[in-house]
Amino acid sequence: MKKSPLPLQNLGAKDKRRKCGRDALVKLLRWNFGHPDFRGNQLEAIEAILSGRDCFCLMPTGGGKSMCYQIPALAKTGIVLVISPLIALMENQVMALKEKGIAAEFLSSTQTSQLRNKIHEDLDRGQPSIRLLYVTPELIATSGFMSKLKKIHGRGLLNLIAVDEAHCISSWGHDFRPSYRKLSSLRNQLQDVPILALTATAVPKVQKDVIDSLNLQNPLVLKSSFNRPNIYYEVRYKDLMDDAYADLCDVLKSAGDVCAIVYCLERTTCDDLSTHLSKNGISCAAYHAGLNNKLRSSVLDDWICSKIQVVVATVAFGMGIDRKDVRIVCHFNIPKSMEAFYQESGRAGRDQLPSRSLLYYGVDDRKRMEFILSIAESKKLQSSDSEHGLSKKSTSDFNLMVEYCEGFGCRRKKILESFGEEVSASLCKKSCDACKHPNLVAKYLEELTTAIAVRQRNGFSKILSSSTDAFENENFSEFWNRNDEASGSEEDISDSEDGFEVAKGISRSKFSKKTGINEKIELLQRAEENYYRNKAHDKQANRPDKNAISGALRESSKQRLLDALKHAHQRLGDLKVDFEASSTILENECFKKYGKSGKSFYYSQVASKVRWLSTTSSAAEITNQIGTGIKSPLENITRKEEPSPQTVSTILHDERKKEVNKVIGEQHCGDIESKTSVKASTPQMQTKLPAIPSFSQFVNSRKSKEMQQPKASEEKEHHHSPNKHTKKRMRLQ
Ligand SMILES: Nc1ncnc2c1ncn2[C@@H]1O[C@H](COP(=O)(O)OP(=O)(O)OP(=O)(O)O)[C@@H](O)[C@H]1O
Ligand SMILES: [Mg+2]
Repeated sequence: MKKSPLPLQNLGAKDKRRKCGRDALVKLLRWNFGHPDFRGNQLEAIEAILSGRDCFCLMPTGGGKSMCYQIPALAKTGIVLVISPLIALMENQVMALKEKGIAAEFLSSTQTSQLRNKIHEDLDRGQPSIRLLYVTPELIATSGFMSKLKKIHGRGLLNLIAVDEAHCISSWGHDFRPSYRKLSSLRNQLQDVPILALTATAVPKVQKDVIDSLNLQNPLVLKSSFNRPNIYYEVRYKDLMDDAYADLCDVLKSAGDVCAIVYCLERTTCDDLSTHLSKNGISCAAYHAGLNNKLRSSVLDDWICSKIQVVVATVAFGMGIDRKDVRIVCHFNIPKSMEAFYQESGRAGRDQLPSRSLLYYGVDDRKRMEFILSIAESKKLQSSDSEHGLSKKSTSDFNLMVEYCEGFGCRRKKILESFGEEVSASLCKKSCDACKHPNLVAKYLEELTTAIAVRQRNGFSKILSSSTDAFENENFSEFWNRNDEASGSEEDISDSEDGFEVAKGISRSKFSKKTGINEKIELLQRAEENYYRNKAHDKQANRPDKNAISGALRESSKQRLLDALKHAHQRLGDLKVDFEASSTILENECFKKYGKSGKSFYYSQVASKVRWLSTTSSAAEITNQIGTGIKSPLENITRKEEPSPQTVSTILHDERKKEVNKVIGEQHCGDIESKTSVKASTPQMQTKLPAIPSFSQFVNSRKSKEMQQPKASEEKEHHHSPNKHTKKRMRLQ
């Protein structure tokens, strides 16, 4: 056990109001925790608490909230009381503090009565040795423990009450714990003890609820950005792939021996997927509440000690997971809300090193979740929870998640904006798939739209019936239990399902695997490169069946064009065309030109027409185009030869970029492209744009440019270099 060479602050009772300055606090941090300085709002929170003020502290997952109460515990004689929702979390933190030589204890029914008595004896002493006492909300609600707290307070020894994971008090939160509601009485019972509420839940409604429920008095409200810059966000579309299991397997394999969590909705999926991955040489195991404690415990131990690298789990693998070097968090099924997604994906990269969130989105999954939520809503409506608004929120929460997957635009922005954070356009720095590969993602979304249309026509009865079965089989018990916790014994908390063994294993963790991290990150990045390279190969392979344009696809394209025409009519007012006939004409045009080239080019052309209809500001332009041979404005550009199957927007993109900058593969190609597509629909732009090269000219010109690049610069280029992007884009074309 490491002993701190710097004694803990031991101010006498008279000195208690003496200010502990910044330097002294930094020293405490360095000596006891080895961190060079405070992070984010930590110092402000600590100073507020030490001055006796209530504080509400909102920091992202892994932001360092614990320090906000751990340092005050070292800065003043007396006790800091920490309320935590899970025995697992308490046990984990106490163990870590003890290892640092800091006197911390927790009280729970899992301890022997002998140990509990010893702790109580210490608390009764004139000068208790305990600095941090962790307890459950249930224990706080017992009259016996409250009177003990009052006594400690009466002796001037209760310095702070820290409510960790404070969002659990709010029924608007994703982890509502009825027992947390009992904390509302703290303010009245222990009036002048500062209360610190800590959470990583960014939903404004939850924040307000926490402050109100805990009755915080003029609290200092500290909010950090929820951006996790070290996490790369990506969505892959199950409906567009042959085999999502195989795809995930490839991702994990090519990432190397990295630590990962794969979240699934159902226990059976965990088992199946885990078996599949294991068969393919990935060291992994399933973890869910359907397994017995012993098995779960051993899975966790193995994961913590890196005996296995991947855990395929339900949400039972939740709060209390404190492994810092998780490089990939994959959601194999869409989560129920953005909040849940943020928390779960946030378990990646707690060491601040580059990590990845990968979500596999499927229309079936979406329908299944919608079905589950509708059942949950009707359940809640019948119960008293409806008064907390639970019934109304789940669907709208889920819609945000659907928009994250199905909508255009930066994923990071979507996450942060869903929490009410204002996001600047430059924030993402191409660290999500939509910003890094805008064309490809746009193409996938086009394809997805079609897939959804086809699914809608075919109905979803299979999905719904399988969901009902699973529901009846309690396949989702973790999912339901998050909100339906029934309190157990007075001082226990019902986390035995998902947390206890988890943190027990973690607290025994020896994962100081610092070596090889760079290699692992490199592997991750290479894996991503490979993914896009493989996509390009798939494309080259041009399998006829996959690339064929079916009647259903043509129908759905017509429908899209029809909708776009109707919207244009609504927007512009006087669109004098026959919508049905016009959509048929427009679709025919796309098919005639690009039908033989394959689905992708056809899609792109339909998409480009839809974009044009949605952005043009002139009804006359549409009427003219439809009336005069149906050439979209993009095609009116003067050219010397027939357009290649290459998408027009991509060619324009390239030409436009040439004008802006002679370097291919600029950082902001996404921005340029979107501006180009919109501007290109105006007559002024049409005349200014240069002739469009053929596809082969286009590729060859790029190749020759690439050849001209000096070797040294090639060597210099590493991850995320613009030239690398260019190469990737070329492969895709
Ligand atoms: N000032 C600091 N400098 C460097 N590392 C820090 C600092 N403060 C905390 N950390 C480290 O950050 C990691 C996360 O801290 P902590 O567990 O307190 O985060 P948290 O905000 O409580 O996250 P969660 O929401 O997951 O509970 C820990 O490893 C901790 O040691
Ligand atoms: Mg924490």
